[in-house]
Amino acid sequence: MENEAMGGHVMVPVERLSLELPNGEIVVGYDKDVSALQEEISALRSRQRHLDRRRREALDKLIDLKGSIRVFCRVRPLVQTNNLKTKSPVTVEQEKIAVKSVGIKKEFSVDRVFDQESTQEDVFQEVKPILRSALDGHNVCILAYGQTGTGKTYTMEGTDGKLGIVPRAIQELFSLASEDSSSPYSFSISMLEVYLGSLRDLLAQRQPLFRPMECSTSCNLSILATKSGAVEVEGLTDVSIPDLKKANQWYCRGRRARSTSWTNVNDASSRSHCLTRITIRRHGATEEVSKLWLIDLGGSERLLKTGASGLTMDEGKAINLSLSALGDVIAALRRKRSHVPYRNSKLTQILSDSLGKEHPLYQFGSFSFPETL
Ligand SMILES: Nc1ncnc2c1ncn2[C@@H]1O[C@H](COP(=O)(O)OP(=O)(O)OP(=O)(O)O)[C@@H](O)[C@H]1O
Repeated sequence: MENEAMGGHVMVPVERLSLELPNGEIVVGYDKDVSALQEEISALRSRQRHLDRRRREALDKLIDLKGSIRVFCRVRPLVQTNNLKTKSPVTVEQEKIAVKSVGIKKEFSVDRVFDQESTQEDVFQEVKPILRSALDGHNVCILAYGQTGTGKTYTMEGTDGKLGIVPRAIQELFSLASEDSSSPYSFSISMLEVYLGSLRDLLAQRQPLFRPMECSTSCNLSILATKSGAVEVEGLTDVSIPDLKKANQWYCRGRRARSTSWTNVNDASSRSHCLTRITIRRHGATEEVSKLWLIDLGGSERLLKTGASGLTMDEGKAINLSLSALGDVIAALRRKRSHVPYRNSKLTQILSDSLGKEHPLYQFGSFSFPETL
């Protein structure tokens, strides 16, 4: 039976309710059953709306209680280039991590520590609730930061067969949206790179050349703020993603366009901040738009350690400057300062409508030892 949903009521064309008996007689007599069904459907719809509202309120309360900023730490396992004989100086508890070596001990308290055995799935389970928040209309950020080579890209992008947060989050959004019959959603994707203080569109049809001095269009995009306070990057490609397959195709294309180069500590080091933005449109009586930012920050490195020189050194300096601006913004938000210095870097300007009291932020800090000491 084909139903047409209109404002919470289900319209059933009456002619479809007639039944032709084998003797040719036409019976039209289901009106009563249908109207009972219609009432039931409308009661269920209203119950679903009520539960939806309650769920949103509960999630908002949780954000209020726990704070909108949550910090996680992931410890990267030793990789082949490390001295495998080194005894691990890391002691991990659920919400605490201590790093000890040559008489120095540092302790960090976080919302949760993921030890070296943690899987991509373990990490993703922690992220799931925030995706519901994004679908509910909040602008949300998930970002990974840490020193070069400590596993930021692994955590965000992952590898084939060990998918990271971004591909899993995209998949989860489609799955949550398909389960939610109260309102239809549509998604679009943009990807950009903050490279040497310029913005580069990673999904542009014609990719600008690799180095900034050779950049033409799609490089050095400007950031605009609308009257309502929303932030937009002028001319940034935003492609509609009707299904998961298309979403993954565009995401892979953006990843390929990222700037990477070799450093002493990572042979495919990301030399920029890579921002993936999923715009979520919830189509109802009024259209609600929210943004999910998934960010793989460039390595917070000690320039000498990475063996950087020339352009690679400039890239490192630019990364450090904008990370320090981001750190200042997050510190001001944590301390509930009246002035938040969003304007000090392109990275913080872009995120200024998505970092704040009512916008959940999940930070994944990663490190490997002994670099941390
Ligand atoms: N949890 C992990 N399990 C297994 N391998 C990991 C893990 N984290 C990182 N690695 C591996 O360590 C290497 C460096 O990781 P990755 O490139 O993600 O570091 P990064 O922090 O993004 O570095 P950069 O800032 O230079 O881009 C990669 O080969 C990656 O596959």
